[in-house]
Amino acid sequence: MTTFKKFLVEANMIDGAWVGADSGETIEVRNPATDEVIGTVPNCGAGETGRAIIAAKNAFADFGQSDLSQRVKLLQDLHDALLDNQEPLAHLLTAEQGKPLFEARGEIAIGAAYIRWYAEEIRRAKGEIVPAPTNDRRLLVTHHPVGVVAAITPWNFPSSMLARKLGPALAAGCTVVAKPATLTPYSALAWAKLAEEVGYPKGVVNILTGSSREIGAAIMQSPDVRKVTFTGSTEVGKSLIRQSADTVKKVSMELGGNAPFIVFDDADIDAAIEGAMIAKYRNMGQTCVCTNRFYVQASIHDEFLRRLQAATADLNVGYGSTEGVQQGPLVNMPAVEKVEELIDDAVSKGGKIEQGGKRHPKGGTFFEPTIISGATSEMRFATEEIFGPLSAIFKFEDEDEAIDAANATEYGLAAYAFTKDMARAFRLNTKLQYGLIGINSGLITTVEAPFGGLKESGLGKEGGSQGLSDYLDTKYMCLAGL
Ligand SMILES: NC(=O)C1=CN([C@@H]2O[C@H](COP(=O)(O)OP(=O)(O)OC[C@H]3O[C@@H](n4cnc5c(N)ncnc54)[C@H](OP(=O)(O)O)[C@@H]3O)[C@@H](O)[C@H]2O)C=CC1
Ligand SMILES: O=C(O)CCCC(=O)O
Repeated sequence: MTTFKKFLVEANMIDGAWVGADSGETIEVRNPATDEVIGTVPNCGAGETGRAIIAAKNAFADFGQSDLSQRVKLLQDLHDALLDNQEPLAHLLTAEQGKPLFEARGEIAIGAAYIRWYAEEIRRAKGEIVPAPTNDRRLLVTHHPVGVVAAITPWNFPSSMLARKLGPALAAGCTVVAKPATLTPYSALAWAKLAEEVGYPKGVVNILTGSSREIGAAIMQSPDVRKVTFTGSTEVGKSLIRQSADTVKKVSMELGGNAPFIVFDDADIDAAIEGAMIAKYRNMGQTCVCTNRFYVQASIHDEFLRRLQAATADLNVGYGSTEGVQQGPLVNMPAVEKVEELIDDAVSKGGKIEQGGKRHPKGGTFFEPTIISGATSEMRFATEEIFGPLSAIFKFEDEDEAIDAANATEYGLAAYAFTKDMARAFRLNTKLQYGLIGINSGLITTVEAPFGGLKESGLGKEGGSQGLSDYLDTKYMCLAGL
């Protein structure tokens, strides 16, 4: 059995030192599958956050000016260290978050891939020499690290969401103060340990656990923090955007979603079912790009429903740490209660439970993968993010109706469609108001592409070349008198 003991770090990293909270207070971290206490982490607040910000500011004086080759080498070493420790890191992730091991391994691998991507991409972060209006001058456009970056990350991808923020920040020469979700702090603290091992200078990577209100407020009030990058709920994201105004920080916001998954009658149904299972049930439905609403064209509705029901019934629910398990527990009891509320609401409005529908016999926060047919726009999940293993099936007649229904939400993160008609695919690209569009695929996240939402799903991109630009300030210099 793989042990993750080496990475179970019960202290915070501030200015190159492993420390506890000033108050000595700690917070228990529990395994959502068993409710057992895995360990504790410091309950830090404003004071420790202020010191972390000063450490990051001081470290930026050198790191922000460091050689590109040094930053690339550190990132390459960090990438290698992640992959060398993929097994213990994956087991740690499953223990604190609950997801099946195969998904946890994938998350460590994609986290490492983001680090490698930015080690490559920073070498191409070119400036410009712009044609000047007169011959006596030259106009230069150059890029520079923004400075101290604060990263606030969620519990659903405790490792890869940090990777998407640390990678471009460290590549650019920024220094970081990170605050992981209280439910899943250990994967982030493991990143601090790896950063220390590969030789990041003190103060470059600081990671704090504790009160989100206190840490969040200290970050947002500090004029020294020049950028905040956040992944989490739309509600908290909006509050951070408001708070950022006082010191005019750059913000990147990766917020909630309400993904439509449209199956047209010309679709390859095998591919649509495979895509549906990934897009709906990955991480037990707890990703911001998970399908919230299935729209199925009337003529294939019954066949799609029958096959989705069979595939859903086959899912292996159990402890994520057991090989072969496909669905772990939900992250906590409020998540279970939310799914129950949405099911009750749908049933009270005429929805039919086709599969599952209740807590799983395993107990705790395990929930049966569920399907509800006869979904309508009056049901809460038409407009609310489910964040759980519940498939809501709507029926539609034609393309325009499907597109209008898909866009009828304030969210705009991911949308999926299955069709063999490539002209339709281009129409969907134009008309769907979403930042990420998967045609004939239920899994589209990749380091090479810009991930991010439209409308109230967020601001900025993570991944792709666009994911680096948010960490760079652009300066223009006019050299005159030539
Ligand atoms: N886009 C996505 O991927 C995610 C979406 N969600 C959505 O949000 C719902 C609620 O999940 P939840 O975990 O409560 O999400 P939150 O938005 O509350 O948490 C995300 C991160 O923000 C931190 N945070 C919370 N409040 C503040 C604050 N006032 N200032 C600064 N940081 C703060 C949290 O810290 P702490 O853990 O200490 O509270 C955590 O690190 C989910 O059911 C889902 O719908 C949730 C997670 C990810
Ligand atoms: O849920 C999120 O916030 C990110 C999803 C990343 C992925 O698709 O792997």
